[in-house]
Amino acid sequence: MSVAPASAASRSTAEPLLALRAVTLRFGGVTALDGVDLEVAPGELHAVIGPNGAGKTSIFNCINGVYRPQEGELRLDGQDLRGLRPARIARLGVARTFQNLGLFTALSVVDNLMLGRHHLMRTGFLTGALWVGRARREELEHREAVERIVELLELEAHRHRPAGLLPYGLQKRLELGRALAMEPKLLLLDEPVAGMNLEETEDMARYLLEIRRELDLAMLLVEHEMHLVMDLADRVTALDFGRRIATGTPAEIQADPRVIEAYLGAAA
Ligand SMILES: Nc1ncnc2c1ncn2[C@@H]1O[C@H](COP(=O)(O)OP(=O)(O)OP(=O)(O)O)[C@@H](O)[C@H]1O
Repeated sequence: MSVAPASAASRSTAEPLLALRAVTLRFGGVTALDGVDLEVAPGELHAVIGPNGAGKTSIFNCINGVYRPQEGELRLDGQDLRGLRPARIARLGVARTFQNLGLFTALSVVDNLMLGRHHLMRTGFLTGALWVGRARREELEHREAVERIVELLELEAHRHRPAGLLPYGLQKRLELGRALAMEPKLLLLDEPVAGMNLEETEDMARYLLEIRRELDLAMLLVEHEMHLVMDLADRVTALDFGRRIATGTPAEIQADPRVIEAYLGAAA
């Protein structure tokens, strides 16, 4: 893959959209996150890497309110996220994709995308909204927004197919679309290419770049596939045993001795 990241320098100077300061999360005797700092600038694609158990998924779960860290600060656009419920944090503009797919397999591609917009709807979807006035206008607006995602992710030919019948790569793409349908400010991508073959991985990389070009959102990417991370990310944060060991451009991270020792070296 030869895809050029946007200027990391220009992105990293902006006020952070997401800021974690000294976040510590413990499960009994296990310290999953140990004083982690992390900043994501508006429009930045920031990757988090680290060996198994390093704390990557825990960071996601702290950001979206599923886990409550015992110490530290989490802010989105300056707003304190601590103590907020996951649904509230989603409404503030944080969407995520899952390592294991979270689709409604019996519903069509379009209906899965419509469900992604559920929290933006006033009149409700699948609740028998009356086809009059405002409800009808709102439904049409949501359908148009969904069609833009169908186009962006090239899902036109699959629009009416049940999600469960799509090949795996397309299901992952649809899941990305469902998260985009929420119109997030921050998209958390949990291993978007896990289990994909090379062609599907390259497709996903292309769509992530397209999303960054077309939509005004920041992305936090957890991924084991190092080529993807190094090709796409503006900046990378490396974790080991719940500690942040380095943050920098892909080139800086690849050259960092602590990262090589903790992760890249182990994979080589
Ligand atoms: N709900 C939980 N209860 C107890 N321990 C947990 C829980 N969630 C995570 N942990 C522990 O916290 C540490 C960090 O786990 P986490 O899943 O965040 O790592 P990870 O970097 O995402 O790993 P992987 O790459 O394998 O997904 C691990 O030691 C893990 O066992």
